[in-house]
Amino acid sequence: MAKRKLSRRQSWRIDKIQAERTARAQRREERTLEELDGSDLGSEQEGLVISHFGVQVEVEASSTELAGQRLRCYLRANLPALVTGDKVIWRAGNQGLGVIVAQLPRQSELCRPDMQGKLKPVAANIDQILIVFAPLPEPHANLIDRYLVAASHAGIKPILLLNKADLLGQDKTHKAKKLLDIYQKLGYSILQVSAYSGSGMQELENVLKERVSVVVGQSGVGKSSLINRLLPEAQAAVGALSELSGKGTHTTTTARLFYFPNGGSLIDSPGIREFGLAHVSIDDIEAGFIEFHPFLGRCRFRNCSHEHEPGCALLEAVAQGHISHERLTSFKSLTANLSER
Ligand SMILES: Nc1nc2c(ncn2[C@@H]2O[C@H](COP(=O)(O)OP(=O)(O)OP(=O)(O)O)[C@@H](O)[C@H]2O)c(=O)[nH]1
Ligand SMILES: [Zn+2]
Repeated sequence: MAKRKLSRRQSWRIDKIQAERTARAQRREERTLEELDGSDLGSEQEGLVISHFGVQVEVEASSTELAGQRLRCYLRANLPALVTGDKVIWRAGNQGLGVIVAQLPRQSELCRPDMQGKLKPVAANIDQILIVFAPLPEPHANLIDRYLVAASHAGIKPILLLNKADLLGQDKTHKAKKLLDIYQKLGYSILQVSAYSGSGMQELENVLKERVSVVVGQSGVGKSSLINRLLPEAQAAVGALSELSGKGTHTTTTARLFYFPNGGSLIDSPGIREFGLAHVSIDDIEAGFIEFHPFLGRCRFRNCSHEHEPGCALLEAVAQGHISHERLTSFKSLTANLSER
């Protein structure tokens, strides 16, 4: 869309109209909430936030009598912003609407920077992060390590998922094999699957059971293909959401929770698939490189660049085979990015 430059007066008017519109919407919400609160509310019960729409959220009842039933709920004013995956206490009101009266503590949260660069939670209570990579496009250890750092920072179990295993026999796939070997030795959970041939999908379904997962990974590794196979309904929904929000703003699209037919659930949104590319600190990076722990802080020079210095503990660890060359390169690149900021 071509952007016309607005005069100061015009943009002031637009701001004013928008502010009035927001205020009206807010008053409407408050009235509905008052009406709901004034009506006979049902008893308190637990629920799960499936998605959110501005100030309302879609909640699924967790109790056995109502299990699976979903309804739109309003939030009491004292509540913090809720995200998909949050567990809440709610009460049913009239007109098929409900009121959320409390947020239950979160086991974990995924955060992303908002438009102002402030970290904000986008999903809660996630059990595992599936980091998808593939022989092609050639995997970057750097990016995988970045996801691992983010997972470690969030305190969520990472699972490395090599998709397109059907390509492993071919040329140009030695990088993937090498990385498989490195991460296997480090003790990470690894699965090899093919969204095409279906190999390994049974094991994957078992890993997804009874857990809440998110899927992340570089573009082109087959995240959509995998999710499509596991969950046709989610793919359609996420696709529709990204189209609606348009290019460039898709990272702000809210997440949604989907159930896998064979058990477990997925929280997904275009923004979540890119999770991990947000800001991390040097401490987060160091914590995420598990095999580096015995060697960190052991270099002779405090400001060691781990390039050529005598007495560099990390270079020695590489020479002795405790740290792989790839991981050191990736560590240096992640920390270098950090100091450039
Ligand atoms: N050989 C092979 N190709 C696959 C497999 N899974 C997906 N692909 C192909 O890889 C390409 C990328 O797949 P997508 O599912 O779009 O990848 P994505 O990770 O969702 O990509 P983005 O939407 O860009 O993030 C497509 O051409 C798929 O057909 C697989 O198991 N084997
Ligand atoms: Zn060093």
